[in-house]
Amino acid sequence: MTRPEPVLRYMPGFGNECETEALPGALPQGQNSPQNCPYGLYAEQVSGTSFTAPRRQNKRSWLYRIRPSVLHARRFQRAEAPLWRSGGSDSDSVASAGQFRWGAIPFPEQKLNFIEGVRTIATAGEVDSRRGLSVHALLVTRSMTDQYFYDADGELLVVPQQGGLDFFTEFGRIVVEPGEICVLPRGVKFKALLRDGPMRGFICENYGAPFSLPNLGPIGANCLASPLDFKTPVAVFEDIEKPCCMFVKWGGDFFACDIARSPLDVVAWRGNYAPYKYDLRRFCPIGAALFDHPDPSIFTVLTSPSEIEGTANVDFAIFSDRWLVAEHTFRPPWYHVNAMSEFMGLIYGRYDAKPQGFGPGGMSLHNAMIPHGPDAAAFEIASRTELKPERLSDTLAFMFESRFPQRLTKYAAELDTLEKDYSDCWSELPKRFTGAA
Ligand SMILES: O=C(O)Cc1cc(O)ccc1O
Ligand SMILES: [Fe+2]
Repeated sequence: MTRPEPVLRYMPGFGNECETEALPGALPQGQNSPQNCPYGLYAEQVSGTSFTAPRRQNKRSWLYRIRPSVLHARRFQRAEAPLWRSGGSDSDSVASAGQFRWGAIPFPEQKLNFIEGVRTIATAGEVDSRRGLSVHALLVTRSMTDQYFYDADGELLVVPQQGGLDFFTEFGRIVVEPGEICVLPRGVKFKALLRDGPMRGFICENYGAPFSLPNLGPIGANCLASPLDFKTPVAVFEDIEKPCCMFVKWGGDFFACDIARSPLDVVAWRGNYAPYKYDLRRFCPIGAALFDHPDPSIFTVLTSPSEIEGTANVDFAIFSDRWLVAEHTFRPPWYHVNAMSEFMGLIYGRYDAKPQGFGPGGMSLHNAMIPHGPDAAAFEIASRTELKPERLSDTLAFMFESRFPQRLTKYAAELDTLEKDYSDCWSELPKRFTGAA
């Protein structure tokens, strides 16, 4: 089933103050909250940060809508999303110390919409204290129809691996395909529609500070992700009066309420709190120009900082096409023990530390202070290969790296695609010591 292509327009730039109207003159001029808004719209502010957050972090938008949100979310009943777990409230967490790897999760027979399709793999930190994240696999096999959702606990960084999604949000429409990502801020209402066929992907549900662009330090003013490559949708609205259902995730629990209309009724908006997308192939990597393998922080696309300088609540990094040119160097990642936890997923191609066992749709978790590195086969090849310039092509892996340990869910621990003998990928590393005993 191929959906007609929506008219998609985006505004360029990261974190900009934007303004957009689906009907001419819908934005009030010169003030946010006039006595009467154009077209009889209601004015509503959505705050992504506290009112008094410092100006450089302060996020809020003004929405001009057919009805205020209070009619779209009230009289809540408890609802279920049994495989969607949250940090601090997942009582099922299982032993998480170790190296873990899973193959791609096959599409199930059941029809799953976006909410039903979230399967939490790991949780970290704690949802109510706004620290940490959870990592979800996502399998969507049907569109949301007359169903809407918002996540009051965290922003959603969506990473498609197979198939795309069309997010119809309060702020407009965002289509994402494999190779792209989108971020749906905390509290933004949306429905997720399938594009052509089922969609598989990953989500980082970030409970901490909203994602921002990393500082570039001595790299200078350019490279990595360029702010202008981030795209925010223009206003599009539904004016649909019929029974619908609103789902809300709040404090790790799920709630639902019946509503008499679509909540995607924002005719115009302005501000700096809005969803956005980014094509990961626009990322401009920096790398070793002479020797040695730099830390993977050079590949950070977005960072959610914590209160400790340089110690992210979560960093989103990618391993994409690039040249390897380092001389007299072991070029894949080194063996390492990281204070931070590392969840990885493969979108397409091969990953140089695990060229065989880590396939597209696969995921791995190397937890905080748990040693890992190239598998025995990768070590063997990289130790004797001729060091001519080599292009890593048609490859895209990503990492959610957090200061918090990531705790496996029971679902992840019992997944059929969990590789029980993953840590044997290092068993064949030989003793190479040449010193005398
Ligand atoms: O473990 C991994 O594969 C991710 C990773 C890549 C890299 O180039 C350096 C360190 C690191 O953790
Ligand atoms: Fe690592």
